[in-house]
Amino acid sequence: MLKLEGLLIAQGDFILQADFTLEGGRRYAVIGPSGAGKSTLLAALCGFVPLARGRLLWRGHDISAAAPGARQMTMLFQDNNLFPHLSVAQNVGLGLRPDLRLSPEERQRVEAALHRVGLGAHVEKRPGALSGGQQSRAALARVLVQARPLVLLDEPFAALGPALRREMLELMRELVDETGAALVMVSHAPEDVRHISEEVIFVEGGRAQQPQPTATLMDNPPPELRAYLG
Ligand SMILES: Nc1ncnc2c1ncn2[C@@H]1O[C@H](COP(=O)(O)OP(=O)(O)OP(=O)(O)O)[C@@H](O)[C@H]1O
Repeated sequence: MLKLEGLLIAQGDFILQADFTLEGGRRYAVIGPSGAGKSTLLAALCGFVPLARGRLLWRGHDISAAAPGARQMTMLFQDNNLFPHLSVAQNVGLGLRPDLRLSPEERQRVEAALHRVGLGAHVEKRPGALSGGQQSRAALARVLVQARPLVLLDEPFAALGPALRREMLELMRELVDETGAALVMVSHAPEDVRHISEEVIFVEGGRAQQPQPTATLMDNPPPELRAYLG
């Protein structure tokens, strides 16, 4: 679905290489030491960091120069990217139309998504009036209304406690299953990686490695991964 063809990504002096394909509907975890380039990889996939070399091919089409909004991807950051001055429903509506001029059908989709994530009673509230877990649910509702075929998560829910984080990841997994989306998730928690991902992309030494089946890799890690996992 998304081919990373001979990618070279540069951030200042830092360089990261990647050369593999992400398949539709699969769940990938991105793991590796701090500063290895996990966030940089996701930023390059969704178009926030330009490529120094190589191409990104989306279902065979070159999207290397496409603007972030024109890519068939949703990116969810650690802070949930909620605007404090907008209601929960408006924040979710932004996922459909940046000018918020929603059609009645689009409004219904927003409401259905908020009900799906358990926020039906909170649609008119501002994000500041929600708990941390509820804010994550609002961000997930936006992922749901966008229903793009690739969802990128950069350490989502890291600010939540372990139990709530697991609950949100579980919900995330249900939502991508429902929409048939592929998931690429940066994580520092090996238990989350085992629980959520089917394949693991290990980032280390300036390279994002070819995805490997999660159980195989985590049960029998190569020395660099063993060193990282501790
Ligand atoms: N805007 C930038 N300009 C220059 N260098 C940058 C920039 N952003 C990141 N870097 C460098 O790129 C490298 C990779 O950073 P990145 O944030 O991708 O790592 P990471 O694996 O996500 O780390 P962490 O697990 O700590 O979040 C680091 O050496 C960092 O200092």
